[in-house]
Amino acid sequence: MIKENIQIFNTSDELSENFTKFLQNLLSVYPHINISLSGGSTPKQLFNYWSQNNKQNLKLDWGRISFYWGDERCVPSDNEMSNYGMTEKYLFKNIHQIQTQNIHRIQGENDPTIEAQRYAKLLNSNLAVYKNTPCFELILLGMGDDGHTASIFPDQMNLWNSENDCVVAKHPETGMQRISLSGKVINNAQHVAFLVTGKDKAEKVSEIIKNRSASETLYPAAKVNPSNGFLYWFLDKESAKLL
Ligand SMILES: O=C1O[C@H](COP(=O)(O)O)[C@@H](O)[C@H](O)[C@H]1O
Repeated sequence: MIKENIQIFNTSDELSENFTKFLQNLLSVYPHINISLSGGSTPKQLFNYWSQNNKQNLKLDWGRISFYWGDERCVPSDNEMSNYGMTEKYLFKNIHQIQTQNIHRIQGENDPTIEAQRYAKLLNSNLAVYKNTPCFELILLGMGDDGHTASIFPDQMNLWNSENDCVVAKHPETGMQRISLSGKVINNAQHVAFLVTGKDKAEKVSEIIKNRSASETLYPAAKVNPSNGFLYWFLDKESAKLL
């Protein structure tokens, strides 16, 4: 049985504001939070919101948050496709309280297979390990229009079930290589939050939430079901319009 919570907001700013409250609550419970970030459009809006509001009333204790990534494109960090690069531009450059030693990027410029192994090793040494698998306090996920999440795409469902903590995936159209957390790490987290905005996501959001068991064979995003944790959906009204 999935422990799932669905919240729908009028605007992306409202979504960001409520996700921030959620993170503040987690920070009142955990002494330190290891958060895995995603790339994509919705986190960009969240990072902008944080950057604009940091001086006022964000109340996020940045020193108690360590940043990791759920996936990365195999490009150098200054390439515009880099998930780390996007975060640096929209978040880290603007918030000086975030310390470099708390940022643990996937090195997209390195050999993908070797980098996937290195990152898995890093996660196992920095995070709590539960059931032989690194355990994030919080994983933030996006969902593509095709139902992919992190960098596990519908045509590579086998990667979701990998025994490895990190896998090398390939974008189905461009063939670009990516490094991603596997399903066992995602579903081992204590809290997993999907942040989804925009009308293009509405169909998959509705299919997955309304008919999870049928969707599980089709979409990696439908396989997100933290075995000992909680799943949260932060949706805007466009992405939730078919619910
Ligand atoms: O390629 C990616 O896409 C997904 C979804 O991004 P969005 O722009 O459609 O919100 C994202 O979660 C993933 O991290 C990213 O690499």
